[in-house]
Amino acid sequence: MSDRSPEPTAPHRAGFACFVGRPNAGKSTLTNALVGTKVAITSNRPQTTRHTVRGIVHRPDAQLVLVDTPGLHKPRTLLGERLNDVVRTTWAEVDVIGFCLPADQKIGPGDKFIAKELAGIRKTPKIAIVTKTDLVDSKALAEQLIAVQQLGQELGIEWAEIIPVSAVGDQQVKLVADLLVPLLPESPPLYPEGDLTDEPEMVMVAELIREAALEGVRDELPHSIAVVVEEMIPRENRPADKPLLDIHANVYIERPSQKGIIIGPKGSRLKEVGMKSRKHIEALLGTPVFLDLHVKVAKDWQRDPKQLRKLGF
Ligand SMILES: Nc1nc2c(ncn2[C@@H]2O[C@H](COP(=O)(O)OP(=O)(O)OP(=O)(O)O)[C@@H](O)[C@H]2O)c(=O)[nH]1
Repeated sequence: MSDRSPEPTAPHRAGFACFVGRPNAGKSTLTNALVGTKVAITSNRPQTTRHTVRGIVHRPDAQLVLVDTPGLHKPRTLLGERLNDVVRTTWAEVDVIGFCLPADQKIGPGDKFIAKELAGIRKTPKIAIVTKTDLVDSKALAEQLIAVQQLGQELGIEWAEIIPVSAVGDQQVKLVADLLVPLLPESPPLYPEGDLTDEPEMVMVAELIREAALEGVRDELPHSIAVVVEEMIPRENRPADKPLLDIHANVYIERPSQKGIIIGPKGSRLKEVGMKSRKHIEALLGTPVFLDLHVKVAKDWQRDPKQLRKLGF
């Protein structure tokens, strides 16, 4: 009897993972590499990820839902405090945490600040991910792996795994998923196959516009831009094979003096922002888009609870 029974197949697993780490550690890039499409917003400037964007990795044996949180940091504004709350709540809810540490930078106070918080979250398994390995040689990488191990020992964190990865160089990306999956609970899929993210489309569209609006003016306006999509409506009376989606969005800045920077001489910059983000939005939604952008001043929005709520924080 027993030798004829079918091979026991591994149970299907599904659950949530989030990547944490200091700003610029490579969390969004790794999320994108795992999911295989652009869902999280990356930039070479810290703190661009404001919304919790989920990417979903579908595999025959598992479904891995990635929650991409903003970086935890010392709060200086109300926005900073809200972001930290979002991060902590997320950590307590997920099935596994991936702590990202860039290979090319020494472990610093920013990493330790996060690691200490992580040590306080006992139940959730944690894997340490050493990112951007393409930027260092093997000796430096080995030293970093040892440093990460020691950091865990110092703080009493038991890493379920320590794994080096390069999301840009496509090194070991699949292995990250392979190591996360066994830490997920047995469960049927949580999302329909094909879903890449459950973030409302409007929020993703707003993020794409904000990314384009930040391009080239990060030095002048590092964290002063917020974007709200007011509406997305299919244009009426279009032939079925030529649909057009009207998108109206507001780009908020903090002070009237910033208006000129965003709009540019004779509106040239805003036009470019519109053109660039429209291309990304069309790729995301798979439909031609008419994008209508307006620049508005929301005075000191980062410090004002009412404005923050309006802007979706
Ligand atoms: N060379 C190299 N660069 C990388 C890699 N992963 C990320 N980067 C770069 O590092 C920068 C930051 O990456 P992000 O993925 O935006 O970092 P993040 O941790 O999500 O940043 P925040 O949203 O600020 O928290 C970007 O310029 C990326 O292109 C990698 O594997 N190799």
